[in-house]
Amino acid sequence: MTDQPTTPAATEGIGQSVRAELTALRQSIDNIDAAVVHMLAERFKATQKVGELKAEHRLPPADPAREREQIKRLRELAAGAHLDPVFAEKFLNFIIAEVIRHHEAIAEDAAGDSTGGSAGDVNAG
Ligand SMILES: C=C(O[C@@H]1C=C(C(=O)O)C=C[C@H]1O)C(=O)O
Repeated sequence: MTDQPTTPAATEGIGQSVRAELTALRQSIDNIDAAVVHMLAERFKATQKVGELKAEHRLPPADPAREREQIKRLRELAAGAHLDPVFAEKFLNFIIAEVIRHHEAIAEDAAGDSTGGSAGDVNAG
């Protein structure tokens, strides 16, 4: 490994009490980030099952009416929590777009499986 010049920490040169406060706040941020990851993992487990149900019953991957309801609800929750509703909407749309991508992939897989399959099918079992 070659010796790289080390970048000084952004917090170098601050007083001890400021450093302690920063550390405490960052511990809280770390806990929140962990909770967000766990909550997203649970949400994706549920949406995966929804995708499977939709594929099984030939329902479309996206449900715009449901999305509109959720966006309205999340914007209201955000406003009540002093979180920017525009940000809340962008965040939800970002997640929903990923979910729809998953649902499309599940539907494609299911369609492939139901056409009789071939030697090349990886999911043929
Ligand atoms: C999860 C669903 O599928 C899609 C994804 C949604 C979501 O991530 O919240 C909402 C609506 C659908 O476009 C659903 O229909 O409930």
